[in-house]
Amino acid sequence: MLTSTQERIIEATAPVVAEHLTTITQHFYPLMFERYPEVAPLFNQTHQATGGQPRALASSVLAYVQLRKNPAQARHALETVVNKHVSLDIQPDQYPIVGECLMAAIGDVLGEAVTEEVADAWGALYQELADLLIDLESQRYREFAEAPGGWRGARSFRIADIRQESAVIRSFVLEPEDGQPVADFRPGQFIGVRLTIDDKPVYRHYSLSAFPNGRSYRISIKREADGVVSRHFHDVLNIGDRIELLPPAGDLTLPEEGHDPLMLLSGGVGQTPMLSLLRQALEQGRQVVYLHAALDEDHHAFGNDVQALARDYPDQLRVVTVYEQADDASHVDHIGRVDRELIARYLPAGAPHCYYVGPQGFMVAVDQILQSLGVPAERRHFEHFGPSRALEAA
Ligand SMILES: NC(=O)C1=CN([C@@H]2O[C@H](COP(=O)(O)OP(=O)(O)OC[C@H]3O[C@@H](n4cnc5c(N)ncnc54)[C@H](O)[C@@H]3O)[C@@H](O)[C@H]2O)C=CC1
Repeated sequence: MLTSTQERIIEATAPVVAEHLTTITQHFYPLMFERYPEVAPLFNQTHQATGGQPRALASSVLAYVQLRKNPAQARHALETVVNKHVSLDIQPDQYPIVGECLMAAIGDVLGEAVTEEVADAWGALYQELADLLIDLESQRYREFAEAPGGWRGARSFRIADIRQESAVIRSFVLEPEDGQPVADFRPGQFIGVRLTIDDKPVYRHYSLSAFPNGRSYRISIKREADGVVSRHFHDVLNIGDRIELLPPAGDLTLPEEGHDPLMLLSGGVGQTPMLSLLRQALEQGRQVVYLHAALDEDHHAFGNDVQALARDYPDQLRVVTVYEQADDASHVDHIGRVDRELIARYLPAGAPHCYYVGPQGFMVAVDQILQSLGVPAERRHFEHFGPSRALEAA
C-alpha cells in the first residue's frame, strides 16, 4: 500500500515520468546488463537492438500506473507480461534487480527532479507492481506443476524428430527425457526453451505448433539469417540432442467452449499457433475460415496438415491460400498480399472472432481491414512473437 503522500507524489510526477519513460527504459537495460550480466540471457538481444523491449517495458509500466486503482483491469493489462515471464521461469528474486536498476535509470534520466521523496514513491510503486506480478506468476507456476504431466522450472527433453516444413521452417518434436507424460497446454500458447550456445544459457519462447497429445510437444522455427537461436536449431541441433523446456504460457487462446464463427489469418511463420487453434475450433463444432499467406509455394508450410483437417471437417472449414508470388493461379485463392476485398469475401457472417499472427506489416494490414469491416476490438485477437507493440504502420 502506498501512503497518501506517496500517492500524491506519483500523481504529480507521473506526466513527467511518462514523457521520459522510453528514454528511461532505453537507459535501464544496458545499465542492468552491466550491473547484473547474469540476467542478460533472459532477454533476446535483437529486441534490445531494435528498441522493441524498452518500448514494451515502458508501455507496461504506463498501463499499470493508469490502471492500478482498478485491480481487474490492471491484472488484465499485465497478462502479456505474466505470460512472457512464465515462459522464462522468472522468479521473485529477480525483481529487486530490476527495481534497483529502474530506479537508477529514473535518477540518471530525470536528474535533480528525483528528490528522495520522489524516489521513495516510485520505489513503492515498483514494489506494488512487482508483488502483483510475483503473485500472478506463482499462481501459474503452481497450477502447471500440479497438472498431470506438469513440472516446475526447467524439464529436460530430447529432440525425437525433425521435419522440414518449408524452405525456411523446420519442426522439432520434443519428448521428455524421463519418459513420463507431458501436461496439456491451451492451443495457441507458446513454450519457454532454454539452451546452451557457446557455453552461455539462452532463452526463447516458441508457439506450440501441434495439438496437445500428452507425450510430446512440437515447435516449428523459421531460420532467420541473423537469428542466433533459430540458426542453432536449424544448423547445429540434431535428433537426440537435449534441450530444456519451461512452462507453456500465452493468451492467444479460445474459450473452453464457444460457437461463434472464427476467421484465423496467418502470415509466414505466424501460422504456428494457428494449427492447434484451428483443430480446437473445429472440435468445438465452429465454422472456421483459415486464411494463410505465404511468400510462395516453397515458403508454404503445413499445407498437407491443413488440407487433412479440411477433409475431416468439410462442412466447417474453408481454407484460403494466398501467395505473394505465383506463376500459376490454379491452386491458390489470391496472388499478392491480403487486401480488403479478399478479407471481405471470406469474413464469416454473424459475429466472428478473428485471430491473426504474422509479420508486423501483415498484422497492421489485417487489423485495419477488419476494423473497417466492422469487427470490434474485443473480437480481434493477435499476438507478437517478440515484445508486444501497437499495431501501427511502421
Ligand atoms: N506475430 C509476430 O510477431 C510474428 C512475427 N514474424 C516475424 O516477421 C518476419 C517475417 O516472417 P516470415 O514468416 O518470414 O514472413 P514472410 O516474409 O514469409 O511473409 C509472410 C506473408 O506475410 C505477407 N506480408 C508481409 N508483409 C506484409 C504487409 N505489409 N502487408 C500484407 N501482407 C504482408 C507476405 O506477403 C507473405 O504472404 C520474421 O522476422 C518473423 O519473426 C512472423 C510471424 C509472426
